[in-house]
Amino acid sequence: MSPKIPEPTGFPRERAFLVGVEIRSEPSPLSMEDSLAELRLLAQTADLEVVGEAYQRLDRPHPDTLIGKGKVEEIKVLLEETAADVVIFDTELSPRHQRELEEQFGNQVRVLDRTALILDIFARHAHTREGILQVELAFYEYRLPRLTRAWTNLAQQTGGGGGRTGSQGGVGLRGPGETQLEVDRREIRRRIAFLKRELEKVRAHRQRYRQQRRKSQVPVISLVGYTNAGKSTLLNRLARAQVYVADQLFATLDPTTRRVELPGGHIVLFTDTVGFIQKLPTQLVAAFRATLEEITESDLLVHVLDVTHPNAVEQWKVVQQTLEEIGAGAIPVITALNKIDRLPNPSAIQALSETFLHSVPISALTGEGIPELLRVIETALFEDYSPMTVHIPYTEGHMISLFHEHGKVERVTHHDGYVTIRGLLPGRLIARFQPFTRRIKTVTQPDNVHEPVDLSDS
Ligand SMILES: Nc1nc2c(ncn2[C@@H]2O[C@H](COP(=O)(O)OP(=O)(O)OP(=O)(O)O)[C@@H](O)[C@H]2O)c(=O)[nH]1
Ligand SMILES: [Mg+2]
Repeated sequence: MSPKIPEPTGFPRERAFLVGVEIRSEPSPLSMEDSLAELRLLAQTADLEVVGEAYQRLDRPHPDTLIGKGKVEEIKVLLEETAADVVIFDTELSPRHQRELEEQFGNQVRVLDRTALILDIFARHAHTREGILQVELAFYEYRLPRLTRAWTNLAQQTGGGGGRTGSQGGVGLRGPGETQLEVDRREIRRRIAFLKRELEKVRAHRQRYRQQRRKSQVPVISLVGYTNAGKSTLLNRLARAQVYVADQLFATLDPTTRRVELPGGHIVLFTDTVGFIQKLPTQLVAAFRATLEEITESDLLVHVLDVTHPNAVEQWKVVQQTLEEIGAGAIPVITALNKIDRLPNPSAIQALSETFLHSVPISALTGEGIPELLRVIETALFEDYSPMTVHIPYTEGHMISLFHEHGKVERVTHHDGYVTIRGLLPGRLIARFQPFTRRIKTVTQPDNVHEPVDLSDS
């Protein structure tokens, strides 16, 4: 019999004070209140205890402190009263704002922003080597411009027990490596370069894997959507997979792919992906490039939407916009209106289906609507044909034969090393031929670099 080990009492949770800021000159997809509610969820996911909140609406940011001087004073008092360890701003703070605010609030409290909080959650949830590398890269890219003062601050706090609760390595400090304090900028730059090289290897490996997958002609469908929409639950439902599902934000960081047989017998691959969120900083998105390429190179996207969320429409917009930003805007999308089991009124489903084009109401949890979703996917990929005109260079012979084999060719013309094909293509090939809808000519430069020249407007 093993001896009974006493339950660890654990550190008291860190106390977080949240600050919502609305800057009228910088419109945001969610209202300040809704965005702050989301920040509260993020804070809870990061295991913080939210002890207070404050808001400010501004015409433009204050150059030193983002919020006005009076508000700084007001919050300083509240921080004392609530004995907060960290204050988290629901917007990205410039390094200057962060420094200045830290100075004003005094050394007892750490000043963080939404990005740092998201990074902290990512650091907790990264498990695979790729995920860990990506989070580490994002962390250092974020930290580098904030090094000077934040660093000395960090050293004092960690040395002195870190905040009022005395827990070591609190929110925003969790990050890769324990020796951060000693590493100077140059070492961080070196580390960033190393991480980029490592991630490049991961990308190259994924690329090779995807190329093999392409040859096998099995369509790839990515499940995309706002964080907590139900993507992993849906993948589990579709593939009887064991993907981690949790009622927390950013539960999934690493893409998982599963093979699924559609009702008509066609085989497809479904990939679960990292969730999106409003105000996701570009450097964070960039660090996840290897993961996001899974999305940009899919043949179809299933946009999973939590229709029971009060901000469902805004979340839908954020996801569509993020898809555009990462270069996935031209991939066909089917919207899965998820969590309909939680709708009190079934007539709402009809209204939702009319609001969102190409959508299917489902419950990933109960399985309702899943057979219909699979049928719609199968039809879109294999039965629906869309007209398309593509310009394929002779060097891409396999694409020319692919069109002839699987499309319905109506007209073929040749010029300048290109074949222009007009015809119909099945849904599963639309994304693959998208790059050829514009005529790109490669020009050989003196140094032998091939520079693509867009000829679509000429
Ligand atoms: N009632 C209900 N709950 C659901 C449904 N689908 C998912 N959920 C719940 O929603 C929460 C989030 O589900 P996940 O599948 O982890 O969501 P996700 O989109 O993968 O989230 P991230 O990985 O964090 O981006 C979990 O608590 C699920 O049980 C559904 O159809 N109905
Ligand atoms: Mg997930």
